[in-house]
Amino acid sequence: MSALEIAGLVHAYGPHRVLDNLDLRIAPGEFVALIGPNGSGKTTLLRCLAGILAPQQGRVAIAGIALGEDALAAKQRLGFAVDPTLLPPLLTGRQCLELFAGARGLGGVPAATLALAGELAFDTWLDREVQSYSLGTRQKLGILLGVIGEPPLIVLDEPMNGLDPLSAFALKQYLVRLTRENGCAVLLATHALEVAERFISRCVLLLGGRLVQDWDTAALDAIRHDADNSLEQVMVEALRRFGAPRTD
Ligand SMILES: Nc1ncnc2c1ncn2[C@@H]1O[C@H](COP(=O)(O)OP(=O)(O)OP(=O)(O)O)[C@@H](O)[C@H]1O
Repeated sequence: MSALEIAGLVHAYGPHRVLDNLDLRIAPGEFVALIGPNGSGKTTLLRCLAGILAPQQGRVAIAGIALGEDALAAKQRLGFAVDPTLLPPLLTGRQCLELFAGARGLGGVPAATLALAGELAFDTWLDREVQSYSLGTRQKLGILLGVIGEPPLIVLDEPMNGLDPLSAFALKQYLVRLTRENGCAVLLATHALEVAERFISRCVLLLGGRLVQDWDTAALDAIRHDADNSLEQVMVEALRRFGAPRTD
């Protein structure tokens, strides 16, 4: 069974069709980077998966459950990092984690989540109110809430943005472990191609409302082993080939 199956997804803001019959299938254990220029629709796609936006057409199934048929059951199988600006200011990090653990039907905050909190140097913030957090600290809590219970599909939008280098590294290591050892699938939108290149098992390029290029593990390995090549170069070439507008 696929961790994620998207077929014919369409989302438009008024007349502006951002996702145009998009298809994607992700298997359990895949660590997929979603890349694309500014405004190509990465966040829109992730919000459609999380049920925050309602697509006009198409089907999304998470671990075999269609979002349009049983939204609650589908969302139970999805982890989505909470927007740092939407966290409740008067709760502590631990209270937020307990709330989410309860909503997921877990007996308490899992040891794995608390261990990740330690690796992200968030443990000292657990018992303080969210309103006292810096933006990066809020982002760490948003990520912890997204991965709690380690559901079959985890979706993250630019999670390394704003994290200090040690925390960003710890998060990447955690996500690699999660995919390789626990069989979770991760879909991560990012502009950090060097991150994508080193850690992921697959990369998809969103352009013109569709995924126009899909690099599998073998293709990424070939790029990694070619001293004269990088995902950045390959992506620039792909953008030229597909006629992306220049932003400079
Ligand atoms: N609420 C909205 N109303 C109207 N247009 C929107 C809205 N949200 C996004 N858009 C437009 O949809 C397109 C896709 O935006 P989106 O944020 O999904 O792209 P993105 O790939 O995540 O971009 P970035 O890399 O800059 O974060 C853009 O043209 C954007 O201006």
